[in-house]
Amino acid sequence: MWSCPPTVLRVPHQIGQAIEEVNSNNQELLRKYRRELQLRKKCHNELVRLKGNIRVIARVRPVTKEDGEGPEATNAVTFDPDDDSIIHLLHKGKPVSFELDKVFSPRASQQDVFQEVQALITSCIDGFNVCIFAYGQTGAGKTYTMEGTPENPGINQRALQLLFSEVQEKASDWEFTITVSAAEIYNEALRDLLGQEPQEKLEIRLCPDGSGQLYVPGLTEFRVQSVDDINKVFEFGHTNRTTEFTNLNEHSSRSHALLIVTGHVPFRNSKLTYLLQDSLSGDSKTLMVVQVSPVEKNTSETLYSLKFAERVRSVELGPGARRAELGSWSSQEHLEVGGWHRPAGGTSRSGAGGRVWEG
Ligand SMILES: Nc1ncnc2c1ncn2[C@@H]1O[C@H](COP(=O)(O)OP(=O)(O)OP(=O)(O)O)[C@@H](O)[C@H]1O
Repeated sequence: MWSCPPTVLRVPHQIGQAIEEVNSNNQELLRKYRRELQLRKKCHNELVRLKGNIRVIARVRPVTKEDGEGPEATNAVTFDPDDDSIIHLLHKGKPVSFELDKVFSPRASQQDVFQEVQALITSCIDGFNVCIFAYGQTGAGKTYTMEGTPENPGINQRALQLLFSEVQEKASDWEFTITVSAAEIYNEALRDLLGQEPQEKLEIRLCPDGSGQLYVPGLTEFRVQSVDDINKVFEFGHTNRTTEFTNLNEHSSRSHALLIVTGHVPFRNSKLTYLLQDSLSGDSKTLMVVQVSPVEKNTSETLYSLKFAERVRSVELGPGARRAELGSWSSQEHLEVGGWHRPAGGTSRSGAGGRVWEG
């Protein structure tokens, strides 16, 4: 007969204790991990809320022939090689700097600018209302950025192409309809660019469903199935816009063009989205592109635009407050607007159309 030495007898007990300790450490780590995870999620949401609801970027156009020659046409805008959110302006011999979310120099391509916008279009498919607009003095490049040229299209075209390709990818799981409307606000009168009676003035009304959203009764909506369809709609809208006026400069300086795309998923497709429809429709994202002329003779206007852009960007109190800030524009400001949004809920399409104007 033999007996274990006491140290050997203690081993199972020690192993048990060690396992217990490891278990309890694991539990503690798991608890800390979950707490950190919650915190990270909360911080991320907060960051998205503060940073994502309105972003302000600047785009400086190249010097063009129309800028003329001489000291008035010299370049007054410079950039920071180490920080692409800074823009420097030389105004009456005094240097002034501004910080925005991103600054594009005249060398930036349409694709470079669109890359900055791309995530917003995806957000639209995810259920956010999206408003993208260009702001700036006449001739600063708003139309070029939003519409572009047939060879080098701007945000509107690229966004729609992306929208269609994303929708087609999801087509087997989701049912989508996309409709477009185009309107012009000229001298405070709202006109339907796609309607039979483009001269007729339309009204902006509060949606009768009590959602608090705005809409435009009678605004024509075309259901579109491809980018080609959209191009036809654009062309039609453009004709209605430009043939009306002989003095294009006067026209341009008093008019705001709006393209409204509605990215509609019937909520009934999923019980979850049906149940959550209010939450899914309850937020919106906005991108402001402040357009900048680079030349000396425009520096007073440029200074004004950049100051305004910085002010919009600095309001961090949430979407409501930012909208209030945006709402302080005078009607004479120059805008090109593209709005991508989805209707207020359910399967009804009535009520679509208004939120774009809130920005
Ligand atoms: N990034 C750019 N690259 C090349 N050309 C540009 C760029 N931005 C603007 N331009 C050119 O500058 C001129 C003025 O631009 P645009 O018509 O877009 O200005 P706008 O702000 O829409 O003016 P308005 O308010 O009078 O309608 C146009 O000839 C346009 O092609």
